[in-house]
Amino acid sequence: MQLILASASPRRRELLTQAGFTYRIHPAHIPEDPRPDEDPIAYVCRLAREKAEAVYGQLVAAEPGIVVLGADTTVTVDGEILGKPESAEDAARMLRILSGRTHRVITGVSLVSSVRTETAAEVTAVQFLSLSDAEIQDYIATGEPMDKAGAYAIQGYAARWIPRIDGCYFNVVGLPISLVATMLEASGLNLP
Ligand SMILES: Cc1cn([C@H]2C[C@H](O)[C@@H](COP(=O)(O)OP(=O)(O)OP(=O)(O)O)O2)c(=O)[nH]c1=O
Repeated sequence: MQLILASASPRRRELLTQAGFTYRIHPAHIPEDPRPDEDPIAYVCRLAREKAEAVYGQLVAAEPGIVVLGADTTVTVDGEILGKPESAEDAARMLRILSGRTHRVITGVSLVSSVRTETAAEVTAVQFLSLSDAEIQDYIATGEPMDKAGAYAIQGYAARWIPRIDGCYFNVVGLPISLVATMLEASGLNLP
């Protein structure tokens, strides 16, 4: 059975490789906008499923046996969804919201095959120290926030502001690998 990762994210690729899965990459390109009143868990589950379904639809005629994995990560606080920042100002706005408090990082994952579509979400609580305006500006100048949900990378410089998390670390980086492995094993995919 061939596993396809419907993602352009280098982090997802690294985590799937680290966990011992063999796969091919076929990124999905779908619009990423929350619907009015869509809650964050429903939002990431819908996007993960849409990414996996889009790639499955493109490849299934030639390769009926494929299993496609899609994922989407977002940051949420007070019911607000913080996706990838659109500009440096947007990144600063997000980092000011996260400063000095705990937020949730949610990743939706979806597996699509001829047998079934299965979608689930993992939630991790992340505590942030207070950031000064100067720290926020210096951080944005590194470029690290721009392609990350919530405008930070726990695996990067932002590690210095995160004293504790509650939940799966890999979920914050973009792929809750233990949850994904459980789902993949149920589809018959295991260590090589
Ligand atoms: C919070 C956080 C997010 N991120 C990343 C994970 C995701 O790659 C990104 C959120 O964007 P996503 O839209 O989930 O993923 P993507 O656009 O990078 O890739 P694709 O849609 O092709 O699968 O933010 C980190 O790398 N570190 C962090 O600490």
